[in-house]
Amino acid sequence: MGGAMSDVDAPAPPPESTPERAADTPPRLLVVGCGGIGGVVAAHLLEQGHDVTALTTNPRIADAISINGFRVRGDGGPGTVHGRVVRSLTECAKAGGRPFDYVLLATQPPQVEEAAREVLPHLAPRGAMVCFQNGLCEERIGRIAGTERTLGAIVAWGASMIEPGLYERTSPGGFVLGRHDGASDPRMDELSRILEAIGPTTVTNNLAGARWSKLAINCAISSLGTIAGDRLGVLMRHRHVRRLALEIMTEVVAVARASRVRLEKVAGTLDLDWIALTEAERQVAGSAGLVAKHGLLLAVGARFRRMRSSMLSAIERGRTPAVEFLNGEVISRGAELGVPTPVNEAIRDEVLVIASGRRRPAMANARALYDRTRNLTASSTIPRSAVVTRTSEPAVADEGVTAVNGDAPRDPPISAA
Ligand SMILES: NC(=O)C1=CN([C@@H]2O[C@H](COP(=O)(O)OP(=O)(O)OC[C@H]3O[C@@H](n4cnc5c(N)ncnc54)[C@H](OP(=O)(O)O)[C@@H]3O)[C@@H](O)[C@H]2O)C=CC1
Ligand SMILES: CC(C)(CO)C(=O)C(=O)O
Repeated sequence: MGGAMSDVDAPAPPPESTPERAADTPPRLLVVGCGGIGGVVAAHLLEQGHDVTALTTNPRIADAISINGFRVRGDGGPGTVHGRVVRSLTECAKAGGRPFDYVLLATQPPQVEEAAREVLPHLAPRGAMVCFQNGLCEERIGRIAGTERTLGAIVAWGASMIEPGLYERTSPGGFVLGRHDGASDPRMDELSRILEAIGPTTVTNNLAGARWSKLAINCAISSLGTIAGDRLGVLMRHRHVRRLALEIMTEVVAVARASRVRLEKVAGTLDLDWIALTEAERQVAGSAGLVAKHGLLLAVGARFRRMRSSMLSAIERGRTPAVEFLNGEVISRGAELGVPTPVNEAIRDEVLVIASGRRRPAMANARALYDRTRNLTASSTIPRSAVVTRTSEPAVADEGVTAVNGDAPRDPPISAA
């Protein structure tokens, strides 16, 4: 994972003499990867009339889009949109034209560094690579393209590819943009206006805080979705899945705190500091705080019920799962900082068993994992500095979502994943 910077990785800073793109010249956009997220993004941007090229290395997806266009179903989708799709940038280079101002990286995390290296020669000197990946990929892409040519875009919505070129947007939501170094950057304002076509987009100077909150969600939801093989709505109806999710997120929050990250609410609404279990909640069943947290997850499951793990989709296509960039990243950083992460370790191992084909995704896997990890959580102690001791109200925006069964004492409001 990660690795030291090599000569190959050394970023080439833009030469000072390179002219800015003229203000009246529209940006050229490259979408790299036409799976769930890349397909929906490309379709929306094309519909808005942007200059978009879509790159996919998957010939079945390329053929389907060339023939039938990007076909998008679900929340506010643009329907069917036709546009340029290429399998390599060599054909673009031969056709001439300006380099790309924004390269929207929409591959899974295990492929993103290779993809970035391949497209780097086609990035305008003052252009930017944009990371859509869950996990902490800006650090990796910054080593390839340079920190000042790398932007993070947290995707706070879901999408799946049902068949090549056919996309389902599985939830509403938008983006949070930021730079790994926290710097402000006028390109984020331009990019924010462009991405508004897909969903509400905000800019943060605390990308790390927002990334770690989203990482906590993915370590729970994407990994449990892979293990159990079902959509979020079904997952969250099971008390033992919710408990696993809470334990996973608690460990991630502990590692984030030990890393001195100030957690941000995801898309301004979901407060991971509140969700993390207190030491008392971890040890004793049935407290008011614990019940409220179950209620919140029920509400999240109800609102985002169609979300499906992109890691599961990648495994189904025979790809390496992103688990080392999610739970694996937390485990290795936790080990460096002395924060135990036994539940994330068990989850990571189970995802790897499923990816190897030795077990099929099934709800029974989650139940077995819950039984196996109960003793682990009772015996593992998170260092005091990383433990949540307060009990506060959930700071979430009110959209009046109703919990799906009687487990919750009230209906905690929620508006984003
Ligand atoms: N799906 C979701 O709901 C969400 C996803 N994300 C993040 O967005 C990113 C994309 O997710 P998603 O669209 O679901 O992933 P998918 O696996 O559906 O799509 C990724 C696509 O990228 C292709 N690809 C791989 N390498 C390259 C390359 N070098 N050049 C061009 N294309 C390449 C893959 O090809 P092949 O088909 O051959 O594997 C695949 O089609 C992920 O990193 C994920 O973390 C974030 C939030 C939500
Ligand atoms: C949409 C969500 C949260 C679903 O698990 C996701 O981000 C992913 O799987 O990549």
